[in-house]
Amino acid sequence: MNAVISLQNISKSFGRNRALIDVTLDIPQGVVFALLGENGAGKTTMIRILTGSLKPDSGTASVLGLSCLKDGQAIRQQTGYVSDSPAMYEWMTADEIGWFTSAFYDDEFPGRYAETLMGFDVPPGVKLKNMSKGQRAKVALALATSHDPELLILDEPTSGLDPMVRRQFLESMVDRASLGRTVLLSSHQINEVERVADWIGILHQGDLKLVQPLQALRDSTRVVTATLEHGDAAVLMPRGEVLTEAKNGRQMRWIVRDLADDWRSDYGDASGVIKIDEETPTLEEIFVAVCDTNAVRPTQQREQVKPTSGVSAV
Ligand SMILES: Nc1ncnc2c1ncn2[C@@H]1O[C@H](COP(=O)(O)OP(=O)(O)OP(=O)(O)O)[C@@H](O)[C@H]1O
Repeated sequence: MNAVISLQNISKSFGRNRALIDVTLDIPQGVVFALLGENGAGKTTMIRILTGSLKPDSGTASVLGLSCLKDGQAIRQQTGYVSDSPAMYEWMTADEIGWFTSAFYDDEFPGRYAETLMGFDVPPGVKLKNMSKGQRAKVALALATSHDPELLILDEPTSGLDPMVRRQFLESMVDRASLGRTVLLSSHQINEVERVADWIGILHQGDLKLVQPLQALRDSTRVVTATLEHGDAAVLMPRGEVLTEAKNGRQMRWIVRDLADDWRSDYGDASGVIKIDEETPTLEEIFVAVCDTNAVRPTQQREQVKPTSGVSAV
């Protein structure tokens, strides 16, 4: 795999707070990679390490083959980056800041910038301090993309944008990836991300719990629901990696990764189950299951499959 971003055993703490714990990750070229995580999961910390603005406690990180520690300047030149709170010269107009920024890039920057601003419907002559939050976000995005970077890193890129522009913007990320460019975006907007991401990474309390192409994640994760004969019937868990289990009256519901092919054979006439179904979960359901601290752990599973044991509700 040709990795555009590579993290090897990265850890970072702030005092006693472990923001990233032994994170290893390779992101291939030409994909939209969505980094998902709850508030405080470590997304911004990871992005700051990638852009060379924060030093990890241990581990190595590279971007486009350059060391994040030593080559921060070169990385910033070859990537586009929008932070979750972009700092810009407030007294400049959108036009002026574009002109100022173009000095750092190639001759095509001004044309691309003007085109992007026009596409976003941003008034070029208005000072940034007099713009709405959404207009400022659009200027920051235009500045980050107009040198057509190999890699675009976006921390919560669509916050502050209205739904139409969010859609337009996310679709343009797919276009970038189809041209071989790579996009890393962190987001809370799981439903939006699901439409555009090729790869998903889920951070939970500094721990990178899951990294997978979205389609493979969908194919390997199932929701299994079982209707029981009566509410206190003991029932086997589906064979596979059970992420969560929930009980509601006579209905059991599990989210399971790598469900065994012949799992239905466990639910014959004497199983206490009168109906069983399987469906594909949404990305949001998978996210909640992976980040659910009450989730059933795989080591518990075989102990709990004994028909004599009850099943606890989550
Ligand atoms: N400069 C800092 N000093 C002290 N603690 C920090 C610092 N930066 C981050 N942290 C802590 O590290 C943890 C991870 O923070 P981070 O900003 O990376 O999370 P995040 O996933 O980006 O969250 P959010 O979605 O809320 O922006 C949090 O507990 C945060 O309080």
